[in-house]
Order: sequence, then C-alpha cells, then structure tokens
Amino acid sequence: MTKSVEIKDLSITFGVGPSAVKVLPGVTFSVAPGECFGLVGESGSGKSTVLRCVSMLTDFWQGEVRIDGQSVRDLPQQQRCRQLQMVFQDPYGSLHPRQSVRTVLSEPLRIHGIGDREARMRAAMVDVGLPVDFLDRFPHQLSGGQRQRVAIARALILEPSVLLLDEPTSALDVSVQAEILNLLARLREERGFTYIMVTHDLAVVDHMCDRFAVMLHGEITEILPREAIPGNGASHPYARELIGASLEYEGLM
Ligand SMILES: Nc1ncnc2c1ncn2[C@@H]1O[C@H](COP(=O)(O)OP(=O)(O)OP(=O)(O)O)[C@@H](O)[C@H]1O
Repeated sequence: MTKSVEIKDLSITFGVGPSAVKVLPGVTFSVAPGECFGLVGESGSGKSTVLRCVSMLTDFWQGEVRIDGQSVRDLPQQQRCRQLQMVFQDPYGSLHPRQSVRTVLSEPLRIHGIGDREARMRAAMVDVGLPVDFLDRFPHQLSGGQRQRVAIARALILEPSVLLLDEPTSALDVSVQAEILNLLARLREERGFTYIMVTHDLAVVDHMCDRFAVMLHGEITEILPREAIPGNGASHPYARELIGASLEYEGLM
C-alpha cells in the first residue's frame, strides 16, 4: 500500500558560508494513510522544520517528500493545498485580526473555485464544534480554544488528506487542550486523516499517536510505537531519557 507521507533523506541548511548550519542532516520516515505520527524531541531539534519542509513553507531542502506517492515538489501549489494543510501552535498569530471567520473560511474556497461556499462553511463550523453564527465574529471575539477551532476549520475546508499539526494545543489552557485533542482525534476517526504532529508532550503522543519519532539535533534517534511509552521501551539513550523524564513527571514511575 502506498504510504500517505514518505520522507527520505530530508536535509536542510540555513545560512551560507561559514555561518551555514545543517539543521536536518537527513531525516527518513513514512506515515501510513490514517496514521497519527508524532515528532518529539528537545527544543531546536528540528521538529517544526520537518513540517515546514513537508508543507513547502520552506522549500530549499534536499531529499524526497512524497504525499500519496507524488513528490510535493511536483505538485502545483493549489493541488498541494488540497492534499496537505497545516495547523500552527499559536491561534492568535495564525488568524488575521481584521478578518472575520467567514473571510478566513471563504478565502480558500474562493481561491480554489469551490462553490456552495455558505453550506461548506456552515458544515465546517459544525465539524469543529462552533456555533454557525460565529462566522460573523472576528478573532478578538473568540477564546483561544475557539480560535484554534477556526484554524482547524480552515485546514479542513479544502478536505485535505494530510494535516500537519505543529504543537496545536501548547498555546492553550490545559482544560482547552484536551477539548482540541479530542476534536482532532474525532476528526481523524471520522475522516481518516493522516496526521503528523509535533509536540513537546509525551502525554499528547500517548493520547493521539500510533507511532512517534524522537528527534535530537535534527536526526531521528528512534521511531517507536505509542505502546513503548508506559514501560519505556526505547533503546536509544536519549529516547529512553526523554520518556523516563516524562513518566517521572506524570508520576507513572
Ligand atoms: N529560518 C531559519 N534560519 C535559521 N535557522 C533556523 C531557521 N528556522 C529554524 N532554524 C533553526 O533550526 C533549528 C530547528 O528549529 P525548529 O523550529 O525546527 O526546532 P523545534 O524542534 O521545532 O523546536 P521547538 O520545539 O522549540 O519549536 C533551530 O536551531 C533553529 O534555530
């Protein structure tokens, strides 16, 4: 079966000359259709950079990234947006303060020439658990959790198959985090989305992901199934340390 996302020898260097820094020396992993794959690791280990490369927000990388068998480089931008969407960490920064929710959701439909916009926008609001009359609200009239729901609705509106989730709950209150994670889990179950999710939180991985990669200095140390978390089944010393610290913090050890 074709893997939904295949990443092979993905590498990127920031800067030129003596100040050049190779941030990803060569990352390889595949994500099956409908799978939720986590990326964890210390700050600066390159997790968000992987998502930015896959989405082509950063495009000067080397290697191969395939979505449903097609190289993301060969996909015209419009088609790429139909297959792949990203949800960012900060729902405050990712929504334009002067755009109503209606504008946020109608723009992609307009750009892609998709009709039946009002019905699609209403359905998207229902999908993410927001009242339909919030379409006329502006970001400052929404809570953080509601803004993140709008950001998720925007990602869903073009009906992509893959969602890249860059710490989608870490800017939110703990009580709201669980709501958004449950929403994402439900949407995946209902729609069969493929997720790649960056998180700092192994409890989130445990709740959401089928497998996860532990990154260190731009490299994947180990790819593990979620089931490896409770008994700390990692082999690589850093992955063991990371999981051990998390279990200790959660009071599970
Ligand atoms: N545009 C850029 N120019 C230069 N360096 C960059 C750029 N983007 C990222 N980096 C560097 O790449 C490294 C990886 O950054 P990245 O944001 O991917 O890490 P991360 O694992 O997602 O970190 P965090 O968990 O803190 O968000 C960092 O050292 C960062 O400083």
